[in-house]
Amino acid sequence: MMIRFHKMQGLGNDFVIIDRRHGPFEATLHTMSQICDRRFGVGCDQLVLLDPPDLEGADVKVRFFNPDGSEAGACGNASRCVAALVGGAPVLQTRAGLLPSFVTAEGEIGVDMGRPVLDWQHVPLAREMETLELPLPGGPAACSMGNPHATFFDGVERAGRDGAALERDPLFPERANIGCVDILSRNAITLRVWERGAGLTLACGSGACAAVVNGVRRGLLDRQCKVTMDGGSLHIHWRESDDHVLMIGPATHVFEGQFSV
Ligand SMILES: N[C@@H](CCC[C@H](N)C(=O)O)C(=O)O
Repeated sequence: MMIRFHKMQGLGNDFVIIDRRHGPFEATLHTMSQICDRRFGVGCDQLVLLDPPDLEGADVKVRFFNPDGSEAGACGNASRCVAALVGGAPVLQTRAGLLPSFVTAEGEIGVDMGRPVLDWQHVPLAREMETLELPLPGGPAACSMGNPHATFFDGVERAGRDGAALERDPLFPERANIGCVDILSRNAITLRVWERGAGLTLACGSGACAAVVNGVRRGLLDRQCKVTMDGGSLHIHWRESDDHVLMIGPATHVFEGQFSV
């Protein structure tokens, strides 16, 4: 059986997207990991499955899988790619809730990533604590954008150096995405993210949202901030009126193809 897929990328964070609204695709965790593999498969940072929605108000149901087979509740860059692929500014049904998308006058894609979650139980963390400064070297702040993030503000180099160990620190019962920031001004940062289940990527959309939320909570950043990662930049706005985080950036269709199962 041949399975059709789309290869897309947002800031070099790349995805294989399979639209199950057009035909069945049942995959084991092993098959999904193989599709993500850059030598034995198509190659991507996340595999994305699209299904018919089952919630009122949603246009498409989206699920995100890391190369290690784990499922993520949110993926910002893939959300923009799905919005561009489906077209017409769809509302995405994700495990993080309904995420409306929009197109800017400049042709970039925006996604309303919803409200950040700031309490320790729902990040989640292993025990009761203040999420503004965790008891780890570097004292990161934590939040959930539908997936768990810890943000360090002492430089991007930490991501490659300590990311693998920090992802699995016992403080994070569901592991965590590790974002490492250099602050350039109150409206501009550089960010590198060690992604849970994927390792270092060129960009992480939910990580950019988390970095701005945590930077604002620390009093370091304004609510509108340009986040530059190795693959390019996103504009993040943590809107005061309703607490929602808006993420704006590019989404590119690279190619489509098919593989056999
Ligand atoms: N690339 C993503 C995040 C993907 C999921 C993450 N690795 C997790 O397991 O939570 C993004 O752009 O947000």
